[in-house]
Amino acid sequence: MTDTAPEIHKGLAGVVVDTTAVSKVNPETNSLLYRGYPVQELAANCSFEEVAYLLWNGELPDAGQLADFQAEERAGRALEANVRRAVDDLPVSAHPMDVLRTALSIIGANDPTASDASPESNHAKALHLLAATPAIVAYDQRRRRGQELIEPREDLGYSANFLYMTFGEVPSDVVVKAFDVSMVLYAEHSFNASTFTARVVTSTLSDLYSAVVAGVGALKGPLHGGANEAVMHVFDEIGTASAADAWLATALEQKRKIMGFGHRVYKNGDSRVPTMKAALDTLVEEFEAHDLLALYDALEGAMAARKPIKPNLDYPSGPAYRLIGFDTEMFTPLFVASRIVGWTAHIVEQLEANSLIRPLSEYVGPDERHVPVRAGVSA
Ligand SMILES: CC(=O)SCCNC(=O)CCNC(=O)[C@H](O)C(C)(C)COP(=O)(O)OP(=O)(O)OC[C@H]1O[C@@H](n2cnc3c(N)ncnc32)[C@H](O)[C@@H]1OP(=O)(O)O
Ligand SMILES: O=C([O-])CC(=O)C(=O)O
Repeated sequence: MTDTAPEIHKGLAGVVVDTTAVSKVNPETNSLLYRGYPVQELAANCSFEEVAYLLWNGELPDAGQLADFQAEERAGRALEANVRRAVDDLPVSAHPMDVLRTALSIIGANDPTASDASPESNHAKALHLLAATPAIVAYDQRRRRGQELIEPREDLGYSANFLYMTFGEVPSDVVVKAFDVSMVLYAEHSFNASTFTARVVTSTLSDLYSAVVAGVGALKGPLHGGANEAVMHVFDEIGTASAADAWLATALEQKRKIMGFGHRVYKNGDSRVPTMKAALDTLVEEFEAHDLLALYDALEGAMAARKPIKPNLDYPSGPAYRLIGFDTEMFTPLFVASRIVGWTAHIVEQLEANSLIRPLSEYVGPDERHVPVRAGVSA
């Protein structure tokens, strides 16, 4: 037999598996468009709610559409009773991504329309998940600190309410804006690992909740969304700016991956970093956190001197979330709260032109063999 070995695309690197109209990541121009709009313009001029509407509907909302959308989002913010009980049953030592994955699964099980895959029903489910996720994350943060649940406020926008439910007060406009910018930047990024996971699950005609919960699992890993948490562990390990270069030399010698650096698609820097770094700078000023910024700059500079690998969005987001006041373990759930928008936009798109996602593999195990007759072993 003269089989020619198929070309293997490890990690699907460079493989175009489908079309999408949701976003365009362009590493050549170092740009990211959501439905055609540059993400920097959206971050500067639009709220996270407007961006969610855009990603789901293809167009920015007019005033009336935005008011209806906000009213629905605000009405869905409370924690469902059995979701709260389930969270209470979990140890406070549970990783917040595990808590969130469990809670989202219960929301799916509560929904009698879970298997209705019409675009209208899926849009309603997506909006419910967008509205409900902050309550889960905020409550988990509070219970880790031995604090009571805070009910949502309908007079606040998404980000202000999220921070209010977490910290018990609405922070300054600078903090709310920096958080909102992070939500806008994290919302969508084409066929990243978690979005692709959600599309794979959707392609079997499973339901939206199953696809979202699978997305949470994929996002948790430190090579993907888990990196924003991992960046902060690295900062804590290094300690001060003056220690950054020596720390990095040792880490690279040990062949460690430096969290918050590198990207599968962008090789000349992540399009979102300048916008998030500017938001981080406003927080550094607000909290006079100049030591943190010095460490940030020192590690970035040390990396640039040793390897041509640039920071990704998780690098400025991690320190930003620390300054806002979240525990490090809460950072990736914040990414989920935002990326639910992108996942669900892709779930709807996948269903519009579905084809079961089922690639091939090249078998490299033993040749065919047969079970020997073994004395004393009967079928
Ligand atoms: C929002 C997001 O999800 S963005 C990604 C967040 N993830 C991280 O920050 C984790 C750290 N980064 C990484 O592990 C990688 O850069 C990834 C997984 C993001 C991308 O990886 P890939 O596209 O597969 O690149 P790959 O792993 O092939 O790297 C190419 C080379 O750069 C090196 N490299 C890439 N990223 C890093 C890094 N963060 N630290 C050290 N070396 C790195 C690799 O070791 C490899 O070197 P080699 O050719 O000498 O073996
Ligand atoms: O695109 C990727 O591979 C990872 C990423 O930056 C994201 O999901 O935001």
